Amino acid sequence: MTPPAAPDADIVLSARGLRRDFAGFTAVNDVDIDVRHGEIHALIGPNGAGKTTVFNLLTKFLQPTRGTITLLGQDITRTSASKVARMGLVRSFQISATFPHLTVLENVRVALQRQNGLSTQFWRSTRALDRLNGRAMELIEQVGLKDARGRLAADLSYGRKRVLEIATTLALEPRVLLLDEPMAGMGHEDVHVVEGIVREVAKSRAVLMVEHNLKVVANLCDRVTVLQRGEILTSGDYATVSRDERVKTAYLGTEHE
Ligand SMILES: Nc1ncnc2c1ncn2[C@@H]1O[C@H](COP(=O)(O)OP(=O)(O)OP(=O)(O)O)[C@@H](O)[C@H]1O
Repeated sequence: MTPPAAPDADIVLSARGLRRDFAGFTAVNDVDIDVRHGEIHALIGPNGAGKTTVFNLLTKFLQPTRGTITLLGQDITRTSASKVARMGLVRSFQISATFPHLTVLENVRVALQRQNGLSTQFWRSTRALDRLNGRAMELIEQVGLKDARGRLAADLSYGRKRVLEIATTLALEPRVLLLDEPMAGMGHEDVHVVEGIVREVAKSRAVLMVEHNLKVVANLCDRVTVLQRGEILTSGDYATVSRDERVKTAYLGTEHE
């Protein structure tokens, strides 16, 4: 008799039997997904497949009609979105509204202050401020914005604004990072830069991303889950998934040939 599969210690976010109905229409049905520490996991599928709804369910912006969600071993099916964010499940756009009239350094500092609850303090010790500045510079260097630290966010190129958003997201110390089309609207060079950042970031986190650019998915992602009409068509590494005839028909064949 085969022994039961050992629990996968690297799984940090997982959903079982996830379903969401909207007034009689089932947008997501019976979705199982496991997101692992150190992995970049892509959620792909044609328009309307249910990717955004799955993101909204995992981050608790929407309540599932059925199914369960587990984060870091805790059942979060009925937990609020804000608590889930505090537990370390962070979606990029949640704090991606950077302030155009603040500098790069100030933007990252504001995000760090929020994370550390410093915004409500009347006084701050010089040492606390130094620590904040030190961490802000680390994050800015990690995303390659050191040369732009004193520039206003409004004056950055589109690609660098998105990179700044990633830095402010990282300030929240996510354990699981959900990225909604992080490369959308970027030119080749910026895509390359962001790929490098996401790869680096994922070494010590789990990343789940919705991405339409299949070259990016092929280059970057360790695991790919394909959704079609709200259901999982298949899941696996890119090479296996992209050879699957059903995927070619449902997705690759229609949009990317
Ligand atoms: N609040 C809602 N009320 C009713 N229907 C909804 C709602 N949100 C999503 N849907 C429907 O659920 C289905 C899945 O939508 P969803 O936005 O999750 O797909 P998607 O894969 O993210 O699509 P895209 O790639 O176009 O962003 C669509 O048919 C959509 O019209």
